[in-house]
Amino acid sequence: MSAQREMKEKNPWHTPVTIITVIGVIAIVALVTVAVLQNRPVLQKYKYGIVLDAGSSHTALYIYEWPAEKDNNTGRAEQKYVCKVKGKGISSYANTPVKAGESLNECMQEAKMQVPTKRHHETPLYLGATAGMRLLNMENSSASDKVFQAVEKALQRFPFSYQGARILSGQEEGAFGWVTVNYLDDRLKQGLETTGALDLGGASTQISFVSKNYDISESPSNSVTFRLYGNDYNLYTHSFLCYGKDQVLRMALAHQTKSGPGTILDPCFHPGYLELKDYSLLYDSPCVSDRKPQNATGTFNHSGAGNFKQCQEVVKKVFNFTSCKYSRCSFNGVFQPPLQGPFGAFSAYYYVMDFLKLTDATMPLKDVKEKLANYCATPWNEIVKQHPEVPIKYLAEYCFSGTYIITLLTDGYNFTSESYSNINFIKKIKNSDAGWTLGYMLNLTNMIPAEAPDSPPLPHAGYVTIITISALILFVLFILSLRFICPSFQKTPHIV
Ligand SMILES: O=P(O)(O)OP(=O)(O)OP(=O)(O)OC[C@H]1O[C@@H](n2cnc3c(O)ncnc32)[C@H](O)[C@@H]1O
Ligand SMILES: [Ca+2]
Repeated sequence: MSAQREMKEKNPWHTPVTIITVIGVIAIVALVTVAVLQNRPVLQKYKYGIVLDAGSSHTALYIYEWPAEKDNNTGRAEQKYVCKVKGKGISSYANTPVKAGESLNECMQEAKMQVPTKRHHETPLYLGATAGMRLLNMENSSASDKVFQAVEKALQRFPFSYQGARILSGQEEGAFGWVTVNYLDDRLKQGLETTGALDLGGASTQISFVSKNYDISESPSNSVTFRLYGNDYNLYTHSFLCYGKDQVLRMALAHQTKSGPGTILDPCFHPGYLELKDYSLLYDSPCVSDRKPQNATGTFNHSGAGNFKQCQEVVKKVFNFTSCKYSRCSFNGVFQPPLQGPFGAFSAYYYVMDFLKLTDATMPLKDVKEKLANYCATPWNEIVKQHPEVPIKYLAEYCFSGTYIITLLTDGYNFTSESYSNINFIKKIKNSDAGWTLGYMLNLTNMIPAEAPDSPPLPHAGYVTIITISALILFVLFILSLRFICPSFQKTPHIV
């Protein structure tokens, strides 16, 4: 027995130093291995979604991508690519529907190149049409059906997972624009105060915001409720058909030509501007067709006077402020709760205000109006000389469009000199365009959960840091233990 004990005591593997050394080394190797494995760069795989925005003035194709392993709602979808379809919007092909389909081919070919081939068949493809097709559908529903058939046929030829083409309601257009803005700003996931969305298209305009004082029962048709990431939102939204900037221009011109004169002196166009315009083209829209004067045939001279104040008076005539059956209205008898919080204003709000250099949110409303008045008063030949790179059609209309934007925001939506500074004119948020398309795709792919996803207790970086620090502490303790707990370690070991 005593010989056995002696052997055990002499066995170098049974000394405390060896045991501590072995345990320490194993612990450190394990910790470092875990940290390194967790930290190794993983090859990121992406999933894709394609949305075609068939607007009244043009069509754009957007490709979104998001990390494949995170589609359980933790990775953010972002815009990877945008393709502007050449030519006008699909509603302009009412008489030649096949061409509406053909117009999409070039961008669709591009999409084939942009999305990795092995993802093609699982990539959803949506087409949403807005106010141009709403108007065509009102005017001539069989023509609008034919345009959709042609578009559908063209899209189905591509290897993506085609999910349909349809007209969005104004409510959807407004609500999905709001979802996009707040999703990209990470406001939804974090339950932060939301940003309102202002979208100005060619044929309609949308306003969407959360107002805490909003009584949902007052106008149910303006209310959209969402539960996103565990938070409830009661969104006010309204889309004004015919209040996009192209249709409002028609309405303003219709108002000025209602007595059928041969020449109109338009305060919304620059002094010296003169164009011969066609009555039948001007009145070729359900927004104005009922106002066509009997004697309005042939052409009229459209000449500019360049007067901001008078232009505002003309623009105000397109709004009806007289009747409101609710506690408060914007215009045309449409309910609107009190404005609240910051707003993002995109699409034509941005194009126009960016051109006019009026996007600076710190610029007081009074200065914005003054600059606009000076711009409108500038002679047309000077404007053309100053901006040789800008298409003439856009250039001619910036005075009108800027005046419409200011009038819509202040007289229409009731922004004041103070609340005007809450409006940010934006094009993109973190590289993705502001607009309804991303919100539409997120909704149809169920990428925003109603409840907040279970998140790991620590973010990855925090996890790796803690592992590394623990390893270091363990290592230091290990050295100390060798020195203090086992003083023999300080002596040179004698191996006999
Ligand atoms: O929403 P809907 O009403 O269907 O229309 P849309 O989707 O086609 O409308 P956009 O936002 O694309 O454009 C709005 C308007 O701005 C015009 N537009 C586009 N780019 C512009 C630019 O650089 N400068 C001035 N106007 C521009 C365009 O012709 C439209 O009249
Ligand atoms: Ca649009």
